[in-house]
Amino acid sequence: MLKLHVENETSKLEAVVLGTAKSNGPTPTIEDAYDPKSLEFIKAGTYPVEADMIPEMEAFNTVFEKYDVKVYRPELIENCNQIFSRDIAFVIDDFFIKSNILPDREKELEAIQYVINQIEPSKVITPPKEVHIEGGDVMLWNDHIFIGTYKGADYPDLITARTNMHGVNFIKEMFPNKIVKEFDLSKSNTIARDNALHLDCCFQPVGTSKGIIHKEGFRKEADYNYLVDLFGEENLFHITKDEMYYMFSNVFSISPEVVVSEKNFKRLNNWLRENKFTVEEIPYSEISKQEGLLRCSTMPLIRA
Ligand SMILES: NC(=[NH2+])NCCC[C@H](N)C(=O)O
Repeated sequence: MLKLHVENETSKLEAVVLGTAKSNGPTPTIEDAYDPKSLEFIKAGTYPVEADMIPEMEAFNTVFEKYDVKVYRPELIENCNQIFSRDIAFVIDDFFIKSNILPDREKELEAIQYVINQIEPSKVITPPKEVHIEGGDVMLWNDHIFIGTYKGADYPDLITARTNMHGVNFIKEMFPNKIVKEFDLSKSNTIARDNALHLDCCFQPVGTSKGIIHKEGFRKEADYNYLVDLFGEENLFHITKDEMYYMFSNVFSISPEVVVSEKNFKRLNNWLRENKFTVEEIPYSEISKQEGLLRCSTMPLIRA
């Protein structure tokens, strides 16, 4: 039996699902794109290819091996993009909660059924239909659960809005002892620099008290201020629109001291090192063209 345990974003990682770029399928058509950054590269004819993405994910896997993390990979579904494991389900405490994900991505869950089979069945939760929620929007911070959502009336028109208020309320009801705080995120179906696809595209904690944040990713200043008050201005590394686009906030913590980051994120990686973090740099710029990065490619199962 797999005994799940995750209460925050940074405690020592012991077991994780890491996606795969194998048999990731042909370049989607413009109509099939479900985020603006992929759309941009499809239009430009430079959408990333499997042969370039596989080594990036293997570099990530090698870092996990170095730190003795148990890694589960999804079973292969032919011609299916299975890179972003984060979104298909998520762990809160010892519960495994299946996401109600975009219909385009539903079959990705079947590929980790062999992992789900190792979890005590009463701990595996399927939310009701009206709940939309994806793991990229759910972030654990000890007594807090942060959730990215979109509150605009045009929610149904935005394929980039993935978590609704039913999702937020579902988590609130399930975890009455946690402080569940939702954040109304900026969305755009067409302009990647204006789109915070998930909460982890504009914010993520690192270490025990710091965080990376893009102010404009939040539709309401009060939501941004909530995080400034909680973490303290001096503990937040502010990123620009371009840096959000490159996905600076989507690095991944293996422990409170060790962060896996993209090798071109010079300004961020310097800040991390100045703040005494060990930075494990890997190449991930091809995968980033699909509007996801390191956090998105992982689903932590056990953190100490
Ligand atoms: N947690 C994340 N930010 N995941 C990114 C997923 C990217 C993927 N192209 C999608 O639109 O679904």
